Amino acid sequence: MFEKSTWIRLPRNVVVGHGVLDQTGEAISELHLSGAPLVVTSPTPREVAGERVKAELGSLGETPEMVVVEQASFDEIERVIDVARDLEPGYLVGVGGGKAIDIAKMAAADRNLGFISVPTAASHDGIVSGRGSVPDGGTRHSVAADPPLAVVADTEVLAEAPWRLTTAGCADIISNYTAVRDWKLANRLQNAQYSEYAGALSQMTAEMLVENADSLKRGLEESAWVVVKALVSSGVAMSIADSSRPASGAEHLFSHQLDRLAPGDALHGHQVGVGSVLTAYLQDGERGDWRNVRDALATIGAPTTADELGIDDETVLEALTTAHEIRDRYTILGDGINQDAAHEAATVTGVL
Ligand SMILES: NC(=O)C1=CN([C@@H]2O[C@H](COP(=O)(O)OP(=O)(O)OC[C@H]3O[C@@H](n4cnc5c(N)ncnc54)[C@H](O)[C@@H]3O)[C@@H](O)[C@H]2O)C=CC1
Ligand SMILES: O=C(CO)COP(=O)(O)O
Ligand SMILES: [Zn+2]
Repeated sequence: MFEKSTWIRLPRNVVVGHGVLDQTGEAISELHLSGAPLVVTSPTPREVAGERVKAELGSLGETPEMVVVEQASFDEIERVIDVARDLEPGYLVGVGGGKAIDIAKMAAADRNLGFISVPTAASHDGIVSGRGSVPDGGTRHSVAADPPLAVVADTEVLAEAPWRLTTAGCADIISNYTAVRDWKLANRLQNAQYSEYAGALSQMTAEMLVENADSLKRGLEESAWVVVKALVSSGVAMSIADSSRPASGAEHLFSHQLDRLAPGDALHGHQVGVGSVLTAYLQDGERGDWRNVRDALATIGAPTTADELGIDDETVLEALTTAHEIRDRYTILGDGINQDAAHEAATVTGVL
């Protein structure tokens, strides 16, 4: 008898476009939520969109509250949980980059409240995902949470954000190439569960972005549109898989390790982009397609070297040789690569 079952959790409303911040209230009213909103944001996103969202939410008839977070940490999540416990809001609205959104997402999951995602930067694919990522001691990777009930991505706001945030989002998508290959490898070698649909969607999303790489330009709202649609698609792939596997392989392990060794030095997307160049080389060798990954990143202006990341050579090599320890996820790194192999990969690809 066939006994498999699966739950695919997706947002109900994904609203993308020029000026859609003003439709936040409308997007939420369709969800039939009750109670007042609690806006969770960080300092710059608060100025860029947070206050505007708060004012807009006032139109729903309840008085919105706001909490401003400074950094992604469990202490900050606890603080937001405490605020939510005191104020008893009906739902949480995360306004900002990946960190503010992840904190709101995880606090909402803890309080069993609905969560709305309002990204102010097209910098990562957590804007739609059902996963939250916050450093926890020696580990650093996403854990299960609930996906947003609605996503409101205003392309006018996203296009005005610093261009490097958008190139980080592009790199997070391009890294899906190597993530899917690692996932297939884990399926063949370790019998890890693989979803054809999630794998195909994730890979196609990366391919479409690379095909459009030439047309992605700083200040062009159309570019923000292309990138955010790709980020949504990648988040949906993670929801279908109920795992970050479609979007996170060895290149993400490398980035998570850099977060531990050199916190705050570079953006998540930029780190995974460089990690993807290294991973593509390890997966396919010198004659493989690591150059295509590197060239796609270079075309959009994302870093392809340690120098461009602002991270020193030793740290890059340490991250690469210890990345396999970060979580129990089989990738091309296997049980780890040694210093010489890491040095060879990093020099052949020009990362060092
Ligand atoms: N939950 C998930 O599935 C995923 C989570 N992530 C997490 O997301 C985080 C990375 O997100 P990022 O957005 O790269 O970093 P971030 O949230 O630290 O934002 C980077 C900077 O951009 C600023 N910023 C945001 N919007 C702006 C705007 N419109 N104008 C000017 N400045 C603006 C922020 O204030 C911050 O200083 C990492 O913690 C990563 O682990 C990344 C991918 C997936
Ligand atoms: O960043 C992610 C996907 O782009 C999430 O992946 P992790 O589960 O490795 O944190
Ligand atoms: Zn990522």
